[in-house]
Amino acid sequence: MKYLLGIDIGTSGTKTILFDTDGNVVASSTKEYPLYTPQNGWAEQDPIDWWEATKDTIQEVVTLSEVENEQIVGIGLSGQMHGLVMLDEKGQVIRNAIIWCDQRTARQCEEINRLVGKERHIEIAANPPLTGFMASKILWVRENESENYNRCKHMLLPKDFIRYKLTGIFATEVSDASGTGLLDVRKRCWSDEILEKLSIDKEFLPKVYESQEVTGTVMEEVAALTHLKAGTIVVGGAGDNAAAAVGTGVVSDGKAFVTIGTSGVVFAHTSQINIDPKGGVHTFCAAVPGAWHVMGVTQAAGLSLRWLKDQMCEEIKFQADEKGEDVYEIMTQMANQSPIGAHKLLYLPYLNGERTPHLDPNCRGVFFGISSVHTKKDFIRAVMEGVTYSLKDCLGIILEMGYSVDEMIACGGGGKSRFWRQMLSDNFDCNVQTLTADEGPALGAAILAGVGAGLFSSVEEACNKIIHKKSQQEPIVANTEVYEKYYKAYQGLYRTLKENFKDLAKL
Ligand SMILES: Nc1ncnc2c1ncn2[C@@H]1O[C@H](COP(=O)(O)OP(=O)(O)O)[C@@H](O)[C@H]1O
Ligand SMILES: O=C(CO)[C@@H](O)[C@H](O)COP(=O)(O)O
Repeated sequence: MKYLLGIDIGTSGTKTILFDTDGNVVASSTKEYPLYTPQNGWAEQDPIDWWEATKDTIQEVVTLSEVENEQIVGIGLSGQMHGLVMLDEKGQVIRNAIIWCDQRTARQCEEINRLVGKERHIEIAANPPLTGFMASKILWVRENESENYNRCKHMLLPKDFIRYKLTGIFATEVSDASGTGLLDVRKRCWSDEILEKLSIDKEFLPKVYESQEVTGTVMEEVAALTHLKAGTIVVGGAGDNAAAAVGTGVVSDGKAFVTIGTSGVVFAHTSQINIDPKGGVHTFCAAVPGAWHVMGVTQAAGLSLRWLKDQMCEEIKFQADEKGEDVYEIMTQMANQSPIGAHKLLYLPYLNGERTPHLDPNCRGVFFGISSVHTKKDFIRAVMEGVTYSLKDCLGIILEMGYSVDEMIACGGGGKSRFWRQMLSDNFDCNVQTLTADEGPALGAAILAGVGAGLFSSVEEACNKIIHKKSQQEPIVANTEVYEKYYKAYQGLYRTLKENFKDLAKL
């Protein structure tokens, strides 16, 4: 029997899962770590926390599974995108990683547009320079932490730092590299033109592979730490959403998924490169050779519910711990006791600015319409509805680009919630499905490892064998009609407050 290991370096934690070659979960382990916000709009994590969590979860999974380590024939990596990890000449971490939801680099994005040219940048990188992407973070460190910048010899994305720790190899792959703002997305290689115009030495960056290609093997010293077998192959893997696409079978035209992780994403596969001229949705290389995807991103999707839980639901967390229940399940049950519209309480989920559709690093979260009638149930529901409206914004742009979406697969932590899936279906006005294997990014990474290990002839062949529908929820017309009214009020609220957000940012 052969097995595949999928490792997802998420924002809330690292999930390591051992799968058999039918995509069944043999063993899994998750370890959470903190997200640091040293200033308003800043977001950092310690790459060593990712590595400690990876080591611990691999060891736990290999031990729990009781399989012989030589039966694990491949490892695939998935991870939060865009983060900047800086290593010195000895491979030591220089500073915390500035991660995808950090908003400090708006000025550096303007500088990139000046140096590269706004239209030229989108033509090459298929996206405008965004505060979430790696390129502007590099410029920020160069301008504000010159000592750190001068010590830097390697710049890696989060999952590629874990690859380096596993294999000693500096490598990345096209889907994640697409989110740096330094890749020529059409040609699927680093853009010499952008690097030259930004005066970034290409030597800092790792070699680019396709997602299913073997990039290295597990080192002896790591094998001893993790119970893996030295020499086990590690493939390119994919950014979390491109990996989730493989893990949900969204690998051909006409297929789409929605995920509610820390961030929220609406994602559609495309066999032809297709760029949103306004940059409201991203166009990245897919984890399928010769293909791409378009995706809209809500910065604080699951993060909004996690923030509400952490800051205002201590008693619910205590209750959940007492009863051994999932705190998010209890919060969902409470939301379900509030009506659509949460008694006219609206929430803008812009805790970390917003990418799709506004590309606005200054906007922030808003509860609007608070009255003495409101309870915590209404606040929980308002958060879930606000996140759903933001994902509806993402879908709207993708539909405007000419994609048709009749059904959507739901994944991510929020996708586990039947209540939230129904809210998505009602607002998207389309069927929302779940799959028998619901570990999106980790399964996708494992499938890519299976292709790299020669177990499958292609990603498509693997998905046809492994990915199966489990459930489907259809839109409830009466709900759709009511939500539409609140969605219009939600959209109007941002338009009204846009200038106020700018003024607030200047205080
Ligand atoms: N049962 C649930 N019901 C609703 N939301 C949930 C549930 N479980 C997790 N979540 C949401 O999903 C988020 C984590 O999603 P996940 O995909 O695991 O995160 P990431 O990949 O960003 O690390 C949590 O912050 C929480 O908001
Ligand atoms: O920024 C993006 C995609 O552009 C996010 O998808 C991050 O990659 C974080 O993912 P999660 O931790 O929310 O899964």
